[in-house]
Amino acid sequence: MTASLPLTVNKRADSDRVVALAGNPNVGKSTIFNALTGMRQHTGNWPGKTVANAQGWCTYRDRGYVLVDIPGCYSLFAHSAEEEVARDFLCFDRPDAAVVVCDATCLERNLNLVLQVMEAVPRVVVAVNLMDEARKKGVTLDLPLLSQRLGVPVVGTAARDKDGLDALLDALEGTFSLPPRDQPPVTYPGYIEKAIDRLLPLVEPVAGPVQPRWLCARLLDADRSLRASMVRSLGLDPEEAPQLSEALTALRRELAEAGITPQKLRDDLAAAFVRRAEGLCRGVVKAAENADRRDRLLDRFFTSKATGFPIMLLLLMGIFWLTITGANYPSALLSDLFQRLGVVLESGLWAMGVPAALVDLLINGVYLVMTWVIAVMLPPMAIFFPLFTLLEDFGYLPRVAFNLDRCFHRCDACGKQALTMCMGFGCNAAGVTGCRIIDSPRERLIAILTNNFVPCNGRFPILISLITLFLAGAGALAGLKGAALLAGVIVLGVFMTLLASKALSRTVLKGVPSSFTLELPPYRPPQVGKVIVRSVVDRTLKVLGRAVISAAPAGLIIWVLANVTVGGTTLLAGLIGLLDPLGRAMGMDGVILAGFLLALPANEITLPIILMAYTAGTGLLELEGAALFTVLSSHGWTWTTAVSVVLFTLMHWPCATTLLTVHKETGSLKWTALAFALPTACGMAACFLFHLLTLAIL
Ligand SMILES: Nc1nc2c(ncn2[C@@H]2O[C@H](COP(=O)(O)OP(=O)(O)OP(=O)(O)O)[C@@H](O)[C@H]2O)c(=O)[nH]1
Ligand SMILES: [Mg+2]
Repeated sequence: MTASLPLTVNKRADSDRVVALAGNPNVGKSTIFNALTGMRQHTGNWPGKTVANAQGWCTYRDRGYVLVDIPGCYSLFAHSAEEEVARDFLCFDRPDAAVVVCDATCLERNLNLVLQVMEAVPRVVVAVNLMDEARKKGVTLDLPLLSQRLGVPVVGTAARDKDGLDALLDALEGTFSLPPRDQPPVTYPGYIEKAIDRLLPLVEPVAGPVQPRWLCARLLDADRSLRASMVRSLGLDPEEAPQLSEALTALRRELAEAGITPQKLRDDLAAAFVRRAEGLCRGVVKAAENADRRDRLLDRFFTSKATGFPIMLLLLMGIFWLTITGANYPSALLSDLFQRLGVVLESGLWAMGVPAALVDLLINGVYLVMTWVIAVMLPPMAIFFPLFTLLEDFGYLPRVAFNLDRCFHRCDACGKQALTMCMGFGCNAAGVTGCRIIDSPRERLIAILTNNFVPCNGRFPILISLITLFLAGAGALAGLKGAALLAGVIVLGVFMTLLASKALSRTVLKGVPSSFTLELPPYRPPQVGKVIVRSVVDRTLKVLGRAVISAAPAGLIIWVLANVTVGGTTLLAGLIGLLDPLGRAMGMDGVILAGFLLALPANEITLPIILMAYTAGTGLLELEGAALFTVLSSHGWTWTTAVSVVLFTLMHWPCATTLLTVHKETGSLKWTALAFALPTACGMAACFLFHLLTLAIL
């Protein structure tokens, strides 16, 4: 498993200062980052949203700052890939300063990290964020007292309302006019302090920009990942530097003789921070009693055994119902509009004397497919994404993970997989990257390999179209039936995820599931306006752009395949003929299989390709009204074909982007191949079975 590559910081001017934004997960780092840099890092109400470093720029009082948004972490002792990314950037990549963002509603836990960062970075500013929530919960904080005790500036902020950000920049600027702090933020038990004193003279000459005291303390307990980072940034493996390794060996022997196990050492190192954080908070934090009663009531409703699952299903169906019924009208409107425009365009091209073959290529090969993609995909996405994002912002997704935790655990997988699975609904590539929040390599692999069992937004439009056209029927209840069927498909996807996870942990990825405490973030009223803008701009248009960009060349390829003849048949006909027997055995046909294959670059274009292949040479423009249904049924589609296509859409190989991401995350061709083969095998099996069943019954 590879952590992300070290980030190259791009300064705009030599005098720019590099500032890291550190903090526990879900405290608003990305929100602060976005507000200061004007960028749009994804924020969301769940821990682990950011898994890799991102940088942005801002100017304050004529001074440039490069801000680096690093993944949330609880400590720099680095237990997981994101924590490693965070630690490496803070400790080895020499930022000029760090802003540690804290959650005002649970300051003590956050101070643990503040102290660790203070040990590793010479200039630190503390931003106590979420002050608005603390106020609502009746928590009061004495920030001047905290600042005095810590010896670094402490600023209260409410980043979502852009409150206190100027004061934060002021404080940041201020720290650069003072000499760097040299007082250590914590004192360790005597035996550790003595060991540090002995190591310091050996470490100081080789530490480079790294804080020597921090390095000494970590060396006592260095694991492989830390040593690798030291080799990378300092060119030094402590176990191979002769004097240092001798001193370390001697120290370890002495500690062992004194009965101090590595585990005790580790515990003592960590406990020093916890104790100091406790002391710092005394008198600084005053909490009102019963502050989070509302959240506890909501939690009981959303996560209890009796109501958790039914509510989850109802919400899912509600979202789908709104999406399906809401999208019908604008879809029809758009496709009508595009059709008229196409006629005008085509006659324009004729009038300009463009050759017939080129008109055919432009209109039938490119224009029709692109506008079809837009008309069919835009409306449902413009409804689905904002709704989904609202739930995410409100804090519901972690409750889904909590509900599913037991299911995943029973399959010997990690409960956090429920979260990465939810990310897969947006984009499987993002879901696969998100698996970095899972600490155990075994469980992370399981999550990566099974992520494709939930449909990404590239596949939703196909599912929605086919269910509406072939399976939901007409009439008043069609919308409801469609929503129920779609929810059923999703449930099947989740079920297959669980089944595949179980199969993997019984075979190639054996092991015991690790336990973890899933953090439930507070419920937050979603910011409706921003959610809509974000989900329309970031998600809808991005997906649509990808679809259009990959559909255009696909249209060209299809057109060429359909028009180049070798030995009497077109290339397209040849390919389709080759795939036809397999396609038919799976309840589909050669064209459909060819569509799935050619859509490897982006799932969005499967159905457009199928349409193009069916209509190659005829042109869609002559068709009326429900063109899609007419084309498909005139090529022999019935409801059973639709079911097979739905099954195979849910379960087949991941798109090229996702496969590349799997390869990047696992660094292994073997696992990438399995990520390809696993869903494909399941999909083929499901299609064969369904086809046999229909043969036997119908
Ligand atoms: N009420 C309130 N909400 C905030 C504030 N700052 C951030 N949020 C919300 O808190 C949630 C988490 O914010 P992010 O910026 O994604 O947090 P993060 O620290 O980057 O999280 P990770 O990347 O997961 O570590 C989002 O829903 C934000 O809108 C604030 O000052 N007040
Ligand atoms: Mg973030």
